[in-house]
Amino acid sequence: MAPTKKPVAKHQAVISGRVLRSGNSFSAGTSLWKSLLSSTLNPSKIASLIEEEVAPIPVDGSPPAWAECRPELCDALPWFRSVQGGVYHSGNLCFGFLLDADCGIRSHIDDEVIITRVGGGCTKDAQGNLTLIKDQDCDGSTLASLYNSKQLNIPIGIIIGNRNTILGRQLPHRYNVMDYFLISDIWFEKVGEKKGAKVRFQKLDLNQKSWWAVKGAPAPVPYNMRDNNHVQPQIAVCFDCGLTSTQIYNEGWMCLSPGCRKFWKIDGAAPVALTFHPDFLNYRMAPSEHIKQHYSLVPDLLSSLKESTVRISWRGIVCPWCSKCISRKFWQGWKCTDDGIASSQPGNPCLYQKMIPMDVLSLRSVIDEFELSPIKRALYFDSKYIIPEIDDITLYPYRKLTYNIPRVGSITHLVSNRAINSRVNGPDDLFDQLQQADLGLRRYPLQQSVVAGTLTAHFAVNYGMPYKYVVSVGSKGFDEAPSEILRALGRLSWATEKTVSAAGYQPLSPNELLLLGYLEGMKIGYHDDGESSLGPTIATLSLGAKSTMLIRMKYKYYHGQSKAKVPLADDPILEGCELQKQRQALRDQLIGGHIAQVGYEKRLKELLRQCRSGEAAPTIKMELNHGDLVVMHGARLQKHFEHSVIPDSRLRFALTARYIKPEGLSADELKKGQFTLSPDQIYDGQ
Ligand SMILES: O=C(O)CCC(=O)C(=O)O
Ligand SMILES: [Fe+2]
Repeated sequence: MAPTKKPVAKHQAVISGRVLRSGNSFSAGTSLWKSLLSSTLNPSKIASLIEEEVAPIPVDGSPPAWAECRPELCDALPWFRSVQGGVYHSGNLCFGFLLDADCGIRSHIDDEVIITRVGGGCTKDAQGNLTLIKDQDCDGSTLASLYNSKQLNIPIGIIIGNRNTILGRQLPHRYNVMDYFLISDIWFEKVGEKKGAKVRFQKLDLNQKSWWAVKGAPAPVPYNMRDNNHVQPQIAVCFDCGLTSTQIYNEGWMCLSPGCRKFWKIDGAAPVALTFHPDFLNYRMAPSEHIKQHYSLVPDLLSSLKESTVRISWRGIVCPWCSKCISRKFWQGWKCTDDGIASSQPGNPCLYQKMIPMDVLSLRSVIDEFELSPIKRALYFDSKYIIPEIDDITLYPYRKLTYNIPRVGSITHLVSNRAINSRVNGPDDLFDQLQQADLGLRRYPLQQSVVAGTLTAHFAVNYGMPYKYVVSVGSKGFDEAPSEILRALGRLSWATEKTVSAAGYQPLSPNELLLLGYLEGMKIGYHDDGESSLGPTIATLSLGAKSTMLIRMKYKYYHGQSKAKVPLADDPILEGCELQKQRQALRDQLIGGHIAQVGYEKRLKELLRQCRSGEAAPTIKMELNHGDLVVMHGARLQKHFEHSVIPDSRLRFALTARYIKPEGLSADELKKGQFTLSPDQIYDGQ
């Protein structure tokens, strides 16, 4: 619903006067407030004065949902899945918007109206402020989604972060869901030398007090009883481009069409300082019963959820007791306050938890090509990848596939089959038993992630000696491990011993076991298992859904330089790396004394400039089926290569055993790694 057009004379004079907070104004009784209220300052200036002079003002209520980190927020709110950007759109419609530290210059927030920049095209300057580096484009997908949501009157959920200083109020949490808003205006401004988009939102429900209103503020006057309902901003047509623009600023009307020659000029000159026109701040689109909320601000995801392994079952929920967004960190469900991690509500932890019964899934329901895959795998290899050596004899009834990477290491894939899997206490039974045991599986925050608080996309639990992989996982002693874990350890010790000794090395028996649990849509991204305290052998048993394991050279070894283009000091020039021949020829010249170090470095830099960017393509692709074992051997395999595993259906377990060097570990930690296998836990290779 656009405001009714009220043409004004071109370049109409400024309507000056007192700027009142729109809607329900402040009612805090402080003298500062009284003096601010009687001032003629623009609300943004008031907010910045507040920021400088006093602590933010307490708010009246509490948000319907909140979070302490972006991943938890986006995990629980289907209408704001944007972990990094400020706008969430899908299918060309905008559904959610986040206001945080930087709303841009000339922004405004009060109880009913928000004026902010639209993200995109920005970079951070030396002071950490976002600066526009390119013109924003009307056709960009973000902006297009805002135009569409405006046109179709789609209410948009808005979230405010506590780094936002424009509102000047004490926000209770890091991220706070505000309410539904409608987009009333979208226009362009000149920001520095660039053109950037701005948007004005109006709260959908004008009759309810906003929770972020100043504490004790009176309820808003119902819309149809307001005496300023007639207020409309002025609208005028540009003589040059023929398009209409609203008068947004006190200082005068301007054409706001970015393509027009007269864009952003008042009386032919670019404006110097601008303040919002009170009519632009105070006008309200009339509420309409035809405008529908298409989604819930606080969705009740649990009420209709029955299955515990499907993708939606490991999304976040909003705590029904305290409104916090909580991700599913536990195999069995959600806990509002995480036992292991400091509470976000110190002194007042919320005890809400929701555990869902885990149905025991049959193997058949997670394996499509039941029993067929291992046979297929043994007959066909894709020539795009390294072809393994095939050996059907040595470890019969397993088929042994060996991938050798010269000067690096080897990977042995032991292909299981129906006879192995169906033996008593074999993989079929293990798959069943692991689903019923209380193993302590949970998701942990990734140590190195772009967005703090991002959790792994799989559940993990560590037994035996402590091991840090992509996350830091507390370890349980083998004396606490259920029998099926020890039985798996028996298989993995067998696989380690058989493959490593056959390759002519002395095997080190594993003293640690990491169990990973994957629900539908989960995976482990590229990583290495190359912690310095680790032995060179890593053995994994796969149970349940089929998965694809990929191995690729790490970026810096493939390209001979880091992503910041710093050449490797000690480049191993591995088989298959980019420009391998040229890199080797140059190295040979250095070793042969034909060029000096300085010349070598200079020519190497020139050579590496030819490198393309992007990650190396994987060179080994393995299809891991239920019951298969994989043994990676060689410290350099972890140093120079990385691996990822993506299951293709719901429910898979991976049990990985390693040898952790005892140096530097406490007596307690060493004790956790001690175990004796009972005869039924020792594996005989059948
Ligand atoms: O899921 C798998 O098979 C591999 C797991 C893995 O790479 C690891 O535990 O480090
Ligand atoms: Fe791994």
